[in-house]
Amino acid sequence: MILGLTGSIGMGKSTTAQMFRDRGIAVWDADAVVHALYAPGGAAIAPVAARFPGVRKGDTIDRAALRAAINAQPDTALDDLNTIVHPLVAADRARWMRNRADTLVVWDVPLLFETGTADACDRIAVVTVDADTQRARILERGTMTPSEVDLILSRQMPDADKRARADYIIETTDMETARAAVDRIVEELT
Ligand SMILES: CC(C)(COP(=O)(O)OP(=O)(O)OC[C@H]1O[C@@H](n2cnc3c(N)ncnc32)[C@H](O)[C@@H]1O)[C@@H](O)C(=O)NCCC(=O)NCCS
Ligand SMILES: Nc1ncnc2c1ncn2[C@@H]1O[C@H](COP(=O)(O)OP(=O)(O)OP(=O)(O)O)[C@@H](O)[C@H]1O
Repeated sequence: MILGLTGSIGMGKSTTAQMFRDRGIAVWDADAVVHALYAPGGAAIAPVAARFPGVRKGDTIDRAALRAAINAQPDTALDDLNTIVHPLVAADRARWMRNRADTLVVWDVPLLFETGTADACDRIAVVTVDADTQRARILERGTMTPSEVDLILSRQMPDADKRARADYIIETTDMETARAAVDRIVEELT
């Protein structure tokens, strides 16, 4: 059983994924794969640096520089980046799935619907919170400017559309509510 876990930026996806891990469920994490692809030895470094000159810092991709490059070319940059990165992410997922005997695994993927990955999942859980809380959480991290947040949001399926496609909705208003929802899902699927 593959449970796809998704949600728009800042909705609490990583925190919720950890709740599945705490219950012994294996989680494949797309954002973590991207981090590895940009770290020393990562397969995305050369092609990303070729498309975005100046974002390479030593043996790594500098995410702040990459964010700035994306914001400087809002119409084309993210599509080009997706074209480079998404096949590498999909290949990692296929490797991770090989020889797996778990009753339930979770795929933690921010762009689950946008990339078509949802089609390969048996069930889908969407994490959600109201838009004001979402924005406050993102800006609190201090890594993105409001205009960078707007650009990312414009490239994601709206939260309401995601919720409409979900088998489970996990409200991340507080930790207890989210934990209770995760408990119910794990109980039902294992
Ligand atoms: C845009 C980048 C530089 C921002 O890096 P940063 O460290 O600030 O944020 P982080 O990687 O933690 O992503 C935060 C959130 O932004 C959103 N997001 C990231 N990339 C994308 C994208 N290509 N399209 C839409 N939303 C995105 C997701 O909700 C994600 O959870 C980085 O996310 C990136 O290189 N993205 C391209 C690869 C990708 O599509 N990753 C998403 C998972 S496959
Ligand atoms: N259930 C919850 N209750 C209260 N706060 C939460 C909950 N889940 C997440 N948060 C808070 O919301 C913020 C964003 O959470 P998290 O990093 O898990 O989101 P995310 O969706 O993975 O973000 P991104 O898409 O940007 O990677 C964090 O500050 C986190 O502490």
